[in-house]
Amino acid sequence: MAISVSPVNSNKVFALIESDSDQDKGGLFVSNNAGKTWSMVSGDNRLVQRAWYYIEVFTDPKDEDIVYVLSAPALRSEDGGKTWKRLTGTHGDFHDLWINPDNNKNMVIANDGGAELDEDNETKAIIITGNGEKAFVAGADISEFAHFDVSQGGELAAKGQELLFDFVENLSTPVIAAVNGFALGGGLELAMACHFRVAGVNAKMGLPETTLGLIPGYGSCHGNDTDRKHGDR
Ligand SMILES: C[C@H](O)CC(=O)SCCNC(=O)CCNC(=O)[C@H](O)C(C)(C)COP(=O)(O)OP(=O)(O)OC[C@H]1O[C@@H](n2cnc3c(N)ncnc32)[C@H](O)[C@@H]1OP(=O)(O)O
Repeated sequence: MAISVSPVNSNKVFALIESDSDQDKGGLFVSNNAGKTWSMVSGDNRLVQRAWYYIEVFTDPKDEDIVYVLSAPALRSEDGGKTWKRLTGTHGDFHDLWINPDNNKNMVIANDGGAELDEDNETKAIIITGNGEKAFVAGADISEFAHFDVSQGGELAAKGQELLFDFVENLSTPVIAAVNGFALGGGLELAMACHFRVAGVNAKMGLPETTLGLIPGYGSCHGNDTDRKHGDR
């Protein structure tokens, strides 16, 4: 069983209850009078499908009709538990959820692949493209690091990988690279870090830094590139 009291309306209590699997009477129940009387609001089997392992219910800090259930999938209801949408994520088996009490679009959800931070669950996809028709991204400005020594170069590569490329790759919101022109060096690697790539007819991709004796630094020469081929168009 899992219980959650709405922070918006303390008379509203949700209870997620497993039942004897033969009778299939489990599901989500709600009380609007602080537990005096209860009614079933959903018998959707997804809500209690892994009850033998764990089930969690969370009420939204700003809206008493938004409810989350974690029971292998992560599910979200905006109508008090009547209907449910599945949340996407970097891995299955969602185990815990923290919702920012001051901003219900800011949450951290933990699944078997780790934790991820979603700023806005209204954003369904992110498209990265270049301004104009010449370049998607022409790559790093060599002049910015031509004078770096080995350790500075190594630090730039490590920081850049973490702050941008890993961040994009691990976003649970799908990121689409709309390649409209040159995608060179770090620009091509940014497209590769996205979940999907759509190349325009004028798309030109390459790693020209190799002509400067530079090893491409952001993932094009390492990492599981086969994963990135998924969804190319
Ligand atoms: C970390 C990564 O693994 C490593 C990297 O990303 S290394 C960098 C890889 N990228 C490159 O080598 C691309 C270098 N640029 C080019 O080859 C050519 O500029 C291009 C093919 C993109 C376009 O050529 P072209 O149409 O002739 O325009 P061009 O006059 O060269 O450049 C237009 C403007 O963009 C700028 N620009 C081009 N590429 C740039 C880059 N990578 N960084 C900063 N500015 C760049 C030029 O300096 C020029 O600026 P200006 O108008 O102020 O003079």
